[in-house]
Amino acid sequence: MPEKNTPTCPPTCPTDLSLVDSTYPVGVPLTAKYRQGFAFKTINLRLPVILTKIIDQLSRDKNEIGESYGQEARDDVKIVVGALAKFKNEMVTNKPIYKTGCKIWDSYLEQIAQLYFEGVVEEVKWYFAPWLHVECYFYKRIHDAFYLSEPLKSFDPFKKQKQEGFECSKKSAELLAAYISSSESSDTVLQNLLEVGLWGNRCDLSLSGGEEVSQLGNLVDQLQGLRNFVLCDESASFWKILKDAKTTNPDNPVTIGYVLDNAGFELVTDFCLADKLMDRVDRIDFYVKTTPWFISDALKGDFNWLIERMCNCSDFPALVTVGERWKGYILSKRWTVVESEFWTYPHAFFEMQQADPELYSTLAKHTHLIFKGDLNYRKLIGDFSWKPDTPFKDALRGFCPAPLISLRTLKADCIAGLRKGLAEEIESKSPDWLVSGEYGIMQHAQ
Ligand SMILES: O=P(O)(O)OC[C@@]1(O)O[C@H](CO)[C@@H](O)[C@@H]1O
Ligand SMILES: [Mn+2]
Repeated sequence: MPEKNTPTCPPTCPTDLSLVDSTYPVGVPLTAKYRQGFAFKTINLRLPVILTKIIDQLSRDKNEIGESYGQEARDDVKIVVGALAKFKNEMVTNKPIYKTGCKIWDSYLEQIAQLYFEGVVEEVKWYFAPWLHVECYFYKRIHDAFYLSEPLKSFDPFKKQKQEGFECSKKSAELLAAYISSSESSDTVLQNLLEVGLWGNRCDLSLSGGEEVSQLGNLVDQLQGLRNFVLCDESASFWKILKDAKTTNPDNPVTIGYVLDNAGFELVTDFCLADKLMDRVDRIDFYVKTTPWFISDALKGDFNWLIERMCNCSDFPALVTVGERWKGYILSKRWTVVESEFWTYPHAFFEMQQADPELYSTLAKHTHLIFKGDLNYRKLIGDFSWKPDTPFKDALRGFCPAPLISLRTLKADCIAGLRKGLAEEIESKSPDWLVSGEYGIMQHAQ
């Protein structure tokens, strides 16, 4: 890792290859170059821990892996562990971000080199490349290590944690299930569930390095107290669009594109919101990732596992009832799961229209979009150090295939769309407000 150094040219100068002992200046892509930023902490501390845990767990579980995937898989664990250990060394010694042989990634890398490193690909290194790119690349390389082994090609090293995340939050999930089963779809109940969905994003596994995070108590009862922590609530525009949808376009089905984030308890909160939304919409398409991502992100397998698991929770009758109803929505295709590789690309969303025009036009057909979670928010605003009072719409840089709302608890140090002065106010009473997960936003654009 390069020595701490005084910058010799302005901090926005991308070819100034030394770390800086400050946080990001305004108007740059977040990078680990700035030691006081969360990007530095992530690359320096959090990612190596995540990787070490995967390596340890694989070594511990190799017999179990052999039993489930066969002897060849058990033998291949060594190959995967070797690849991961080599990869960890690249990261901690600030080696270049190497090409992967995958066209979309390699050309994105070249683009980064063009934009920030005078075209020199070898200069794009862990601590200087845009954080969003680096952190996505981290999960891509983990996946590539498993891909070396035929029987472990689609192994999900985070599956156990995701499932435990649900198991240890079943009581809270049951209370939510009981709440939606015993209440009308009134405006108040819907608003509560939107907020439940927001706060469901508070505890993801990536932030805790994969440690179990259980949700305690009744989230609905906690909403009143949590309202002081919502820094921006533009949910009224979301409800208005849904209300007007049938009159504006009587011939079109009313549909929601629900871009999911985490599996486990957060997914239960998403399903509870979706359940009550069914009184107002014709169909909900849930967008999921295709490979294990940011530890807790939902894959199609996690989606199906959760509903099936709920239906088997005989000690939790409300979970069984709603689980059965959700199975029905899937069977009747009023709920669908859509997989797309774009969500595991390094691109910010303003680049979607060019990188994946098909996905962009699919999203554009929805009446409304819901983007869940912190990573989706980072991609919405391009993981860029905007002035916090930059209008959300401006920070989207033209990305708005359909009206959209972002439900996000703040776990990374970038934000836009706050009223003037609010960032300073919160900063003075809670210095780690941007990354603690304590605060949330519900921001809307159309
Ligand atoms: O998208 P999510 O699940 O809400 O959060 C993912 C996350 O934990 O990972 C990143 C740091 O590693 C942060 O952007 C964010 O806090
Ligand atoms: Mn996530």
